[in-house]
Amino acid sequence: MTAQIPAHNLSVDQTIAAISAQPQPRVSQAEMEQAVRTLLLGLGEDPDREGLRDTPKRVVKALQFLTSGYHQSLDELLNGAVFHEDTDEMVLVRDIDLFSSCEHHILPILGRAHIAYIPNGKVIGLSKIARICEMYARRLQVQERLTQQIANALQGLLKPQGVAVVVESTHICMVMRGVQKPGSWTVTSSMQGIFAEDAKARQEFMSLIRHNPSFH
Ligand SMILES: Nc1nc2c(ncn2[C@@H]2O[C@H](COP(=O)(O)OP(=O)(O)OP(=O)(O)O)[C@@H](O)[C@H]2O)c(=O)[nH]1
Ligand SMILES: [Zn+2]
Repeated sequence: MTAQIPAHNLSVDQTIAAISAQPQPRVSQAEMEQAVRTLLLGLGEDPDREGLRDTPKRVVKALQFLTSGYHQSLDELLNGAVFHEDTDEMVLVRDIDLFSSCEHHILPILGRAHIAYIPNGKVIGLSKIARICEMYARRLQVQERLTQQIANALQGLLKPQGVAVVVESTHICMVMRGVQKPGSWTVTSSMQGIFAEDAKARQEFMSLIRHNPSFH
């Protein structure tokens, strides 16, 4: 959606429309299950043995859940929870659990997100920040795009003074296969508005997400 029009130039309605665009499935459930059956055969397995008999159905169902973010509507998700509020202090929701799927291997990306904005007359229901994060996580992703999409959505919806998003995660495709580096973390960020322009605002955000909460 950001290819032609920068997110900060989109109206709220345009943002919702862009974010809610739903790709239509072009193949049937049966064809998808058949494809999983073929994969099992290719792996040298017997898809008719008891333990695997329902696996194609389960795999398709699991993948559909893990990509259900394509079919979510931001409008429904928001449920009207954008409120006029006269505050210009930073709002930060940190340590949001994040489970996504890498688009190169369809393997999990596991991590957390820290999302902040500085309002400009409007605030959003706090849970909706985590829901926006989930909506984008439940798609085939690269971490950079996921981070950017979360930031763009908040920017488009609230037109705040600034948005900051940091995603820290581990890619199972780098842990269990390929380069096999358990313990590696990938950190991506998207800084918009005041967070991009003002080092002090950015530093405040960074120090708040580094600080260990005392209620753990
Ligand atoms: N930038 C970026 N790269 C990712 C992400 N998830 C996976 N990748 C990388 O995508 C690349 C795909 O590289 P390829 O050489 O085509 O695939 P591959 O042979 O499976 O690569 P290896 O993982 O190095 O074995 C790998 O370097 C992955 O680590 C992501 O979220 N962002
Ligand atoms: Zn991968």
